[in-house]
Amino acid sequence: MKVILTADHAGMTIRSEVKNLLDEMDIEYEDTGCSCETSVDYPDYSLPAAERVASGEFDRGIFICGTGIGMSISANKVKGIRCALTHDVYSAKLTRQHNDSNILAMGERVIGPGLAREIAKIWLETEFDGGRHANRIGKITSYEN
Ligand SMILES: O=C(CO)[C@H](O)[C@H](O)[C@H](O)COP(=O)(O)O
Repeated sequence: MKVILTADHAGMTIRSEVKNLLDEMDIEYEDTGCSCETSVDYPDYSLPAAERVASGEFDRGIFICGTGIGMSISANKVKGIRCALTHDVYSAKLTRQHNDSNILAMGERVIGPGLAREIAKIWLETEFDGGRHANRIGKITSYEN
């Protein structure tokens, strides 16, 4: 699995926690987050990274900002992206099983790095269930097209 990780200036702590996790899980990743010496605009990070997931260059993305909302709203504008803003472990599991989410967004002004790590871990480990859920995703894809 190849993962693209990105963050704005408000996502530095969770970003580094997720990097540690990806290293421990031996998952290949690229970090395109900001250098964050100044305040930046999240779409400048989310949109190019989401396009690289949609193109197939990366299998999954993990995007961090203050609330996760800006990252998720913008990522979901890219065709083929199913970005799940997730702040609990149950939803992280279900959004893989039911929604086949290809980007996880989290906000570090909302949750701490320990919970973010658990969310990212289960999200990375959980497979899509397919079946009835594939039909539902097909309806989203048809609408997009
Ligand atoms: O888009 C967001 C809110 O929905 C993100 O949390 C941003 O990180 C946040 O807006 C940045 O806020 P700041 O006041 O410019 O640091």
